[in-house]
Amino acid sequence: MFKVLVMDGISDMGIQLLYDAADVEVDKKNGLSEDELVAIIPDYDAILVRSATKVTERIMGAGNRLKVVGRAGVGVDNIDLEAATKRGIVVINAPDGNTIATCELTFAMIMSTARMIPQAYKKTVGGEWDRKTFVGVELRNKVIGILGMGRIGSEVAKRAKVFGMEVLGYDPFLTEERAEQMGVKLGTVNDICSKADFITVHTPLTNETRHMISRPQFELMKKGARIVNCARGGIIDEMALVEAIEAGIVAGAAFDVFESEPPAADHPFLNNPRIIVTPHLGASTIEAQENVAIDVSEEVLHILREEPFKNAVNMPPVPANVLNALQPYFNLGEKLGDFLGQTVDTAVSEITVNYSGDLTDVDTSPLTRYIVKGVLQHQLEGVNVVNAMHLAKSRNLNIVVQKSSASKTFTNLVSVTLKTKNEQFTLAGTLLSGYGERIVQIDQYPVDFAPEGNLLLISHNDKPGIIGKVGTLLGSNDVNIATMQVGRKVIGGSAIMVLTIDKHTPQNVLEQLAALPELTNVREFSL
Ligand SMILES: NC(=O)C1=CN([C@@H]2O[C@H](COP(=O)(O)OP(=O)(O)OC[C@H]3O[C@@H](n4cnc5c(N)ncnc54)[C@H](O)[C@@H]3O)[C@@H](O)[C@H]2O)C=CC1
Ligand SMILES: O=C(O)C(=O)COP(=O)(O)O
Repeated sequence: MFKVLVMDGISDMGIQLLYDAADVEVDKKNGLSEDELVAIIPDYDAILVRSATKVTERIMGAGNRLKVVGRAGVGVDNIDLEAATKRGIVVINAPDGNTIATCELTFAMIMSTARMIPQAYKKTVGGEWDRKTFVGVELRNKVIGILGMGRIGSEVAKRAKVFGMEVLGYDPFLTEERAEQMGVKLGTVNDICSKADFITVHTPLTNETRHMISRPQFELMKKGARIVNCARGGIIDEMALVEAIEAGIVAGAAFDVFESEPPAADHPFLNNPRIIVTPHLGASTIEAQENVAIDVSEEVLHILREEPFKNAVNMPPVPANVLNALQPYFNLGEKLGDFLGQTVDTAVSEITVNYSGDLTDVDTSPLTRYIVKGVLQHQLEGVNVVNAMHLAKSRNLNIVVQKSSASKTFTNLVSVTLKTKNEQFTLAGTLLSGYGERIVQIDQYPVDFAPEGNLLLISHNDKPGIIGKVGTLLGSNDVNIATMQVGRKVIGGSAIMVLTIDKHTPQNVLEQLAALPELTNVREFSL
């Protein structure tokens, strides 16, 4: 039974999938401190959070069953991604579910700064009928600058166009072509700050975006500019904004997010009549909360059940077409790595993977992760596809990936060579339509067997009678052979035998086999 801890008031409707799952037990909790989480996390396989709970290195360190942290939302700045990756914990988010909600809040904020709706409301309910103070501005024919043209920024741009605004955008990853399609003019941050009447930010908070708008940018702004932040506190320098308002540069600002949340009671935004504030409500609509919780629950179930999942934040994204093409090979890749990992007793220095045939046309890096995971799991604790590459790198293990255009015999072929200081071993496998996964080469020997169960790999000299001797010895020890394959390069030369055995071969039988003079090596593998 998987145990999932659901924090931060994530929508019950959205996580219904988890409640309905027979293999999942859900606990909902709120407002736990780090210490309280550290105390209970060892019981859980997954934790789901919004932005309030900080999933720290300490919490993950204590979560020895923890496989996945699910963020029911976009920003993962409350999750220690590096710590998660090191421990092989998958971090997933729900990048699409709250785009419209946040975009709509942004627009509400833009309009509120233009028309001072919250300030007017406050006075009116306070008994004042003030029609002079609240003379606003129109959006039509104004310039809006959007910093960060991702999901939310692009939706804001669409709506701004409908309001008759000229849209300037800045995003290092936005191409001119795409900007043109959206009717957005590209500019630098400073360009935009000097031209825009409204500026709204929609980037994550990173080292590059922290205080992206600070004193120098406020100095460039037109008198009367209005600023909106519904992304992350810290993208706009809060103190510099207060100064720009005092200097008469900025006419109004609307902030949904703060450098520190919740802001201190004496935060200068909280009693400034030109600044509108909301308590991080961007994603707080019924629809968005349901969407993000559904998305994250689906992915958490996939991860817990060891099924393929779409995108993890701490793994490179895999486009759907690539995932579809590679998914059938994941098990083969892991089995090849698993087999190879059992062949060596010393540290692996290099893994060379060669993809040929159909596999040359796709980005095979997700498949390489499975191979590396398979190898490393015999050398290290807690290896999975999330941390496999990280662990390989941290151990100076060289991963070489090659592609050759066509395999002579197979439509697809994955060949993996493992090198240690003194030896190397090669395996190749393929996916045969109608037969599934097959190992088709061991070192230089052609073979053909399914990578599963208990295997005996025997090296010997190609002489008559050896197969009989091996069969008799195993049979007399009650070890039943399910399949047998012999591979050799030349008659009378060195050869190998691969036997699939119904159950684990006892150690004394392995020793008897090794004592047969014709056999040069006997090893047991379990896949
Ligand atoms: N207030 C709230 O409740 C919510 C806030 N957010 C925040 O909004 C932000 C944007 O969300 P999405 O649009 O969904 O993300 P997204 O990933 O689709 O877009 C972010 C964009 O920022 C751009 N970017 C990254 N570094 C940049 C830089 N240095 N300069 C300019 N652009 C840069 C990226 O290229 C990307 O296009 C995130 O930080 C997210 O956490 C999201 C949802 C709700
Ligand atoms: O999705 C995001 O990045 C958000 O900021 C939303 O935060 P929340 O889930 O409402 O705490």
